Amino acid sequence: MTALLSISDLSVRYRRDGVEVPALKGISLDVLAGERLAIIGESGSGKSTLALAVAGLLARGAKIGGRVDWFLPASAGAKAPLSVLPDISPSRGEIGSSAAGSLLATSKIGEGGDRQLISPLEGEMSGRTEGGATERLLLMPGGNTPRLGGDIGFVFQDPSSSLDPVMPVGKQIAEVARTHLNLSWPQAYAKAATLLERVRLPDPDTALRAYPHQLSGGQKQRVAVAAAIAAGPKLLIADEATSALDTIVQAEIVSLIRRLVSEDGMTMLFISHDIALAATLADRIAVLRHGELVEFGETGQILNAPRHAYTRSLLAAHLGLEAEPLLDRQGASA
Ligand SMILES: Nc1ncnc2c1ncn2[C@@H]1O[C@H](COP(=O)(O)OP(=O)(O)OP(=O)(O)O)[C@@H](O)[C@H]1O
Ligand code: NI
Repeated sequence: MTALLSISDLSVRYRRDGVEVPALKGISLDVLAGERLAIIGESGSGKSTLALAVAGLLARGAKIGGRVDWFLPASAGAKAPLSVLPDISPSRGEIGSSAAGSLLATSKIGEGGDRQLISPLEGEMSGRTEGGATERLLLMPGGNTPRLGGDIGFVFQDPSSSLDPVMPVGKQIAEVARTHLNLSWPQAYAKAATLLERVRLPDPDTALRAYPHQLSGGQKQRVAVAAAIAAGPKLLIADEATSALDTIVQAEIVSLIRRLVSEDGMTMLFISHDIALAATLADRIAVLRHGELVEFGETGQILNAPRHAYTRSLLAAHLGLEAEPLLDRQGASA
């Protein structure tokens, strides 16, 4: 498999109370086109920082070193200089909804003529508020650099914070399709209805007109997934997308994501603190600890022959809780 994106020596430091906090330290890894890659590690290990860096959503003020190179086909990428993403703010205040990000987006034609370089060192992102919803604007200098919402779909932990409470969910999904696929409103609504069917919402036609508060947590997360994939992204990033849900709903959403990723041939970045859950979905697992990549390998190798003591301790902690063999947990049907 070829790489969809390549992360080289990526370092991120946040500034807090005048002190710099290192969140990622020299991470290098390739994300292969079509693979499902899990990023795991305990709270504070830098998982979300890695996901946000890939998506160009890091908080303004974060100091970034290294680079992220994308290898998008020439037909993909931004046609317009701005890409608009409906509010999908992280849920725990890591980046406030009005916070702007800082991202470097430069575009460079490489050897193959289709190499895209996104170097996270300059560039600009801004947020704006409209009727309670925040939109993130990702400024791209042109060329076929990845577009958040278009080339990258992002699902956060808390669906309530990612959906606009005062807009029917059908409109929120349609908006993504309209913006990124240049559809008319009727076409975009038709697409939204199809997506609500694909994420198995009961009675999709009624659900189109529903407001988020009329849906359960699991149903809201299905809507958030529908919005994330509405423009047919190459990469779907799910950052603890099932952590706020109870175990049964969690298994259903994991199965849903697995099915959609496979049906649409998407590449997946699955962020989780739960190695067992990650193992049910991932082809490969990257283990982060204190901002460092301590282990990276095929899921089978990580589970059966972990090389790093920290990975072994994560597995032991899981096995201490439940005696089920990890690889048998393939989850409920979606
Ligand atoms: N916006 C921010 N400003 C300052 N420090 C931050 C910010 N976001 C994250 N950090 C710090 O960076 C480190 C990595 O955080 P990050 O959110 O990436 O970890 P995580 O692995 O996603 O954790 P969790 O499992 O709790 O979501 C932590 O020390 C965290 O406190
Ligand atoms: Ni996180």
